[in-house]
Amino acid sequence: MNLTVTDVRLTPILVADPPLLNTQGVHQPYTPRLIVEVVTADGITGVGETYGDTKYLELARPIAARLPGRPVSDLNGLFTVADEVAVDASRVSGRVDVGGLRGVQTADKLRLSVVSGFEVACLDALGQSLGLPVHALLGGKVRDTVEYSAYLFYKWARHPEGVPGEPDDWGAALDPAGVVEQARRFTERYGFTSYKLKGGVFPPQEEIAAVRALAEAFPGRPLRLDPNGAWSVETSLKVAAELGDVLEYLEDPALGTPAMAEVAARTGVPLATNMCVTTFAEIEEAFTRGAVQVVLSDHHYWGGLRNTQHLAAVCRTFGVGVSMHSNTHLGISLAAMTHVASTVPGLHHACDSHYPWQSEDVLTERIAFHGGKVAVSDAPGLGVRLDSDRLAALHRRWLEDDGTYRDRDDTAAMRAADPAWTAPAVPRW
Ligand SMILES: O=C([O-])C(=O)C[C@H](O)[C@@H](O)C(=O)[O-]
Ligand SMILES: [Mg+2]
Repeated sequence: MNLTVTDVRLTPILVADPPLLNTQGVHQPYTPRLIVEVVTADGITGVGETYGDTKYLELARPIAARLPGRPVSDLNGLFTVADEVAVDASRVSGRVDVGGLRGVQTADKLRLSVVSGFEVACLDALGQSLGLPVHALLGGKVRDTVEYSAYLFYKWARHPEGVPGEPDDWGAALDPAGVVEQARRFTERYGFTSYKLKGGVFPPQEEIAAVRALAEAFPGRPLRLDPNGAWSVETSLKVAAELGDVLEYLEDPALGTPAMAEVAARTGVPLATNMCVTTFAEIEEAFTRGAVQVVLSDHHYWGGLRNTQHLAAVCRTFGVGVSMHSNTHLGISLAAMTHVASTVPGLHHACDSHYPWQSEDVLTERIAFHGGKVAVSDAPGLGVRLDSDRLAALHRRWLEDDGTYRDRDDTAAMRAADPAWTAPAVPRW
């Protein structure tokens, strides 16, 4: 067996995305992703997926160029390689990163996000070479299925007038009845039994009403509300008081560890985050201040599947829960999330996934949810197969784009409907 990397292919693509609303604006009709293929001397190809915006591509290319000649098993070496590549300072804005709403963008976070795509591809190739599933390379699964939650969004029926995009059959959801209808469809189509509503879009009273309507429609089911830090501490506390009896947790009600710590100190409702604990350096302050009770990991920005396991171990040590955050992603990432989630003991909350919103994929077969769960594959590697025609078609869309969609910008997308729109100041309410 020869595990030496002989070739690395990077394919940026644009995938259709419905008009999902968040506090920054609305999703663009197409969103960039990067598909990574790592080929070994034996002709085995491993696949990975990560963010595809220009700043990630700029880093991925020099890292890819350094991989031929190295063994796919050298996962630790990926971090060393990434550290050798300089990050263009102009790419690190010091502002909240809109492609994931995950706190302030730093050079390290950029590097880790790129490494994650290579790490998953290397694990896939290694697993295929050894005849072992990725979960076995991570120490073995402790469950056979991984539960996901329905990720509900306020949503327009279609993208704004004059903006080309792919139609979807979800319809609009702009009030409590629309949100409940969307949740029903999620349940019918995928069997989800827990629900997360992306908030920070409408004044809190309207979002409280939507969560109340969900609680009435789905009594006893776990519910979450995530305004991505759009509320003040006082507003967060008011929402917590009004919804405390039905919420599994409140996700990033206020922005940043100090504000989250203040909210946490004054409510019994657990707080979750994918914004104030987004990298190892942010753990100490947040945990010692009791700012969060659940960390939503995202293997893309934590630097891969093994770093996700490390994060889970730290959370366990501090008695903090762990689950998973999601951004627009395709089946490769869902497979990767499922493998790592299957290895994490004490995963007590259903993971987030945008996958049901993605009508397009690069796999020969879509990954299925049954009863809100994805079965953990025992096939070698990730257990997925790339559809090269689909990949080529989505890459062609990227090549033909004039640059409008190569970098995710929800605020710019909102301006197509409201020319005066700017990213709202925080706290918004
Ligand atoms: O849980 C979260 O904060 C997210 O999923 C962030 C995402 O960017 C989501 O808000 C989105 O895609 O609009
Ligand atoms: Mg969140």
